[in-house]
Amino acid sequence: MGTEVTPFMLSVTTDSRRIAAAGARPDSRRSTAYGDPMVTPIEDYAVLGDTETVALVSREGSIDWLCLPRFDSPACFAALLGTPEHGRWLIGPAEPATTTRRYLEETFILETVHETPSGRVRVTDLMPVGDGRSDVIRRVEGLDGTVRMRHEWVVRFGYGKVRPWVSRSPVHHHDDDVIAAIAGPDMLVLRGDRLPHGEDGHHRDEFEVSAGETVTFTLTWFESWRDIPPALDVDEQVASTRRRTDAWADRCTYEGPYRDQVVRSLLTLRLLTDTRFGGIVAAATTSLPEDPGGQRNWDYRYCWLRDASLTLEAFLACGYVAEARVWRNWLLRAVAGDPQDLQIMYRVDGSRELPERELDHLPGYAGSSPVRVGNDAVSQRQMDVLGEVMIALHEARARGLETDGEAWAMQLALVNELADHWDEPDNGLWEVRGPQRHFTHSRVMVWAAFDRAVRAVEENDLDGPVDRWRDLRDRVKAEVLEKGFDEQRNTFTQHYDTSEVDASLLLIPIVGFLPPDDERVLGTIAAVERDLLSDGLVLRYRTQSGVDGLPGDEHPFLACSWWLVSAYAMAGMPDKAQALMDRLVGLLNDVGLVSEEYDPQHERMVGNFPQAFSHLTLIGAAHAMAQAQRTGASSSGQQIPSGP
Ligand SMILES: OC[C@H]1O[C@H](O[C@H]2O[C@H](CO)[C@@H](O)[C@H](O)[C@H]2O)[C@H](O)[C@@H](O)[C@@H]1O
Repeated sequence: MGTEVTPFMLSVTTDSRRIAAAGARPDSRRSTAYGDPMVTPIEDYAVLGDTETVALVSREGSIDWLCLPRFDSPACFAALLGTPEHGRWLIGPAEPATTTRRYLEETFILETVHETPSGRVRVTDLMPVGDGRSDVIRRVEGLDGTVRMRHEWVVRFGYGKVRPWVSRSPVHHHDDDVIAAIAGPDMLVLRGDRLPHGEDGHHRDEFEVSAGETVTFTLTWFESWRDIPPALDVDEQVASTRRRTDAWADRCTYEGPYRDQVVRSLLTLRLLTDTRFGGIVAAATTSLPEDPGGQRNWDYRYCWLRDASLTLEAFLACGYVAEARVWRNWLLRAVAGDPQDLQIMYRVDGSRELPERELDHLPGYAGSSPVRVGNDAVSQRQMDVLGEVMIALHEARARGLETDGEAWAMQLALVNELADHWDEPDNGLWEVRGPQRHFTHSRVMVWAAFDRAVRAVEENDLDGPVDRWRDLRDRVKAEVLEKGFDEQRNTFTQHYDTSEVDASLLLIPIVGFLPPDDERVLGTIAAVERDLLSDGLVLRYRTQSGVDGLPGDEHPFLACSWWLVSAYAMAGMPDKAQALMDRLVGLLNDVGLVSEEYDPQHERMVGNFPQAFSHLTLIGAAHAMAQAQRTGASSSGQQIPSGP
């Protein structure tokens, strides 16, 4: 199937009408090129990765996003957030083609087949695991007839800003013919059977590939003060990359519905995990807009304790226990120090500084500025975070991860710190930039932190002030039931001073705060259906209430829709669970990937991509459905073990 895009433009008029209809404050969105056929839709991207960074490659064959050497390094290809002038690497057909693609079995080796009137070629793209270097391999094979290919290599370091010094086979390198691009600490070397020609900061070429012919290119990043690394043995790298990822996927113990989507989601979470450090990033990109033309463009290339803990739960639920050990060690290093200094997120190596700034030289995806790097949410208070960490570590112990003195000492210190501040307001899991509140979800997760701490002592014979923790657990639960529940509307509320509902309340049965068939849980599901559904998908909350302190609107947040699937399955509503799950897996792109949000009106993915939160909640929803099928719907009132 070829790429087809329906042109449309988002404009202030359209959105004002929509918001006005919802009785909301005026919108501040600007017109963008969101629907311009020249703009690659987010769902047209596939990813390559070496578990230290990720590249986004479009259907037409353009690598439009690549940060080297790490997820949070400046991009050398940033066309995703600008134009081809901000750097990209295109290898695609020079004439109109019909394109299909897939990952080779359970790997991130991407095979793209372009068919033109004159022939068919296959492009194989991958990033093998490096060792002090990062590589991209691109191999073009002729399948039928002859296809004319277009090659364009434009390197711009510093997120599209820095033109490198480019030389052909630098003097100190005699081994083979290469093009080298250098700027400060970074150097890129392009090797290939047929290197493109340089002109005015661009390298371009056209070449023909006939059936049976192969043309291979490799790109290598390394620290510019080192010698140029040797060329790769491409066949060996393809084979070892394939062996490695297939072997990892083979460890998956999940048996149940939607297995293919679960495995691809696990692989995606694995790709977002830095295997050297153990940190897990929330997504591979920055500033893909939640609200094209609005303000909601954020940098997700960092390790949130919340998103990482939930990722870990997804791994554990599918049998990946060793990953929990690696992440626990990362956590120990990241939070080392005074428990008061706990942050809600860190860099992938565990360092703490990630100041937010705007990159004025980049126009943004589809012209949707600002482009931000760094994330000011780092300094927020989010009271849910320790609850998520404690649940993940509890699950890890339950699934066989040995207890470790250092790790328990760290948990003890953090829970004791929480015990001194447990009743403070916060910014909530949605990281609102409006006033701090007593968010009901945060309070539930404070309960979860004390609950798992108590259970660690009771079930694992660990030491701790368990009477104090029990007392606080009971107090916060009583408080939530009194102040976080609206008797009249029969629903839990977003925070203690509102009657608004929030999708995070769907987690109440998932974390075991109340049984899934409790009347108050069922009432909350009904309120979410009433107030938060947008074309059948779930919004985080009604932005019109102004709670988040941000202008503009947003689209359904896919994780919330997957939470609703879990809530349906656990509460004994299998038909609703199935219908929503089918709709949601239908939103995955052709290679099984998904972003943070979905715009139902324009049928487009929005927000950062691929997004861990979306993939991990897909896994949780499939598990909830599988468990409901195995045990029959939960009408016994028993607590279902927490899951992602
Ligand atoms: O909506 C405002 C906030 O949006 C981002 O946060 C969201 O993404 C995080 C990473 O996946 C997730 O942990 C959080 O729950 C989401 O709300 C952004 O990172 C924030 O800076 C922003 O305030």
